[in-house]
Amino acid sequence: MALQEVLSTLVSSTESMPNATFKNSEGPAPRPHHEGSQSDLKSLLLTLLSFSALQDWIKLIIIGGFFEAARRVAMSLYSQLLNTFFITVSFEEDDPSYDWMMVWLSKQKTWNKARQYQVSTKSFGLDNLAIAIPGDDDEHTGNSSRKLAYLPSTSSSYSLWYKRHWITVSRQRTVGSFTESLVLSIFARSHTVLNEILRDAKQQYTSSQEHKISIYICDKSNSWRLAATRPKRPLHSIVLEPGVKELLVDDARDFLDNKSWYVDRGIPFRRGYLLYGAPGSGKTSTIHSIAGELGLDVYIISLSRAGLDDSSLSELVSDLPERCIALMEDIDAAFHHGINREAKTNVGDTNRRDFSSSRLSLSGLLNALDGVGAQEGRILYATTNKYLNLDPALCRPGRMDIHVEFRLASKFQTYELFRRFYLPSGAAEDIDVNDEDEDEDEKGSDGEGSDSGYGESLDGDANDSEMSLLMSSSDRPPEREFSMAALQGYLMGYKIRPFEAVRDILGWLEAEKEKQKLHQRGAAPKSLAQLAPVALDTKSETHQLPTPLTPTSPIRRDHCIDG
Ligand SMILES: Nc1ncnc2c1ncn2[C@@H]1O[C@H](COP(=O)(O)OP(=O)(O)OP(=O)(O)O)[C@@H](O)[C@H]1O
Repeated sequence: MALQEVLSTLVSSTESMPNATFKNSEGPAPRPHHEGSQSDLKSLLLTLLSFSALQDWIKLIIIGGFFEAARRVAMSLYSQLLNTFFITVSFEEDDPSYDWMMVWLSKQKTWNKARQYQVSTKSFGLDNLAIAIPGDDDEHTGNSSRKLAYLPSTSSSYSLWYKRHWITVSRQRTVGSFTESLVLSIFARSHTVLNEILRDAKQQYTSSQEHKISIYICDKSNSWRLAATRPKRPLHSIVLEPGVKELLVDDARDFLDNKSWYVDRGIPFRRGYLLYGAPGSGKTSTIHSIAGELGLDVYIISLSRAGLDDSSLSELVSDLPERCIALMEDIDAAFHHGINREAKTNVGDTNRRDFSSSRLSLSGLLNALDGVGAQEGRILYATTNKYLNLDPALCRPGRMDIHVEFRLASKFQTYELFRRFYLPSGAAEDIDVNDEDEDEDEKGSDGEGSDSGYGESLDGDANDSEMSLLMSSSDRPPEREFSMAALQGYLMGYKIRPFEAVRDILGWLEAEKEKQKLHQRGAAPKSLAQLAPVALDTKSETHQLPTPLTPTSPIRRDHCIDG
């Protein structure tokens, strides 16, 4: 209306304007076009700035301002109202609580009635049975490789009831971000119901995680992301020299239980283990098994990741949770010439190695391990096949407190691997490798009770004593010549044929040695190398390593916990 008034004023004032300027004594003459438009503009401005138009402007501003203020007041009243009666909570996609809530939501009956939802096969870090649509045929059998779940779709908002509280749910994607957040508004005044929901969600999630460990890796934005969950590997399935596993587990457990001891003495509450030695000797498997035993999640720090530099490594390490296992595999791999200050470089900087993809320096790594930003409470495991290439600063106590060498399979390990491979399922876990006498009794009873697995269908009913007899023969693989991984690979071809496995082992040994010779000469044909797992001969490397483990003194302990 006001605008119309202004326009009409404009038109009328233009019409009523004296046109003396354009008249001369000889009567009206045609005005040049540019003169006309100039005067039109001038008159327009005059009209707009005239007192009557100004009044209209003011009216316009006041009315507009009033409506805007009213809108803002209404919005603020609405949000105050929401805040008074609703608790609004959001869960970011990259946070573990988002996974808990998604699993919790997928189990709510509300989704059966929803008219719009998203169907997902994502398991949110759980085993596939953790989320499933009701009536799914494979829900209880576990036959399906993937399960389906109803989840809130991003385009809608939903409402559901939880313990007589009304809840609205929506998934929102932040503009300019790849991640989304889940927003819950709960009609409640106290936080009790929110706490109950969070407890429920976490409990549901962790109970299905009981027999699993979570593996985290870092994503492109340098934050930790759940990559996978794996079933816990029982410690008894790792065959090391007697006492080594137990010492590692006890030391880590002792560390975790004695935070105050460290604090009282001003010692940084961190523990580092360096597992080094032959490839395929069980370093990684041992770490995963210990993580399961201690109930810790594993955070993999890949030092050779493209783009990783000192500051991003330090950021990653400081973002680790307090109780966890940080795993640096092949710690020498980030530096092409090995982590060693003495190694020569072209650029003359002894602290920086050839880093075509990773821009990490040794000092950056050392700072990340025990600098001011380093996380307290974490257990670090580092593995390497090239122990001698490591810089002494990296291996010193405080950074790597315990060093354990993993060697090629000993006779004891070979025997144990064979024995465990062919024992009936379930029997192996009750075996104490240090107590051979007990094994005899346990084997008998457990073997009978076993209801599945290969143990039942062993050819010729191989039992423990028969296996001992077979393995004590001269056919047994020689000491420290083959890795446990190679032996395991061989046995995989004889899953239910222990006698044949023992019978054929001599031939396999010969073939492997032949392959190794070819390999050493650099003439191993590709197809041959791919035929069977190659037993890697690291003799040349291991003979340089420090004194190997013995059953009596398996670990070189540079720092020990007394508390
Ligand atoms: N001591 C062992 N006891 C039982 N299984 C073993 C042992 N060592 C190796 N294995 C088996 O061999 C395979 C490879 O083992 P693993 O990856 O732990 O070796 P690794 O020492 O970490 O090798 P790499 O140095 O090449 O990374 C696994 O499947 C594991 O089950």
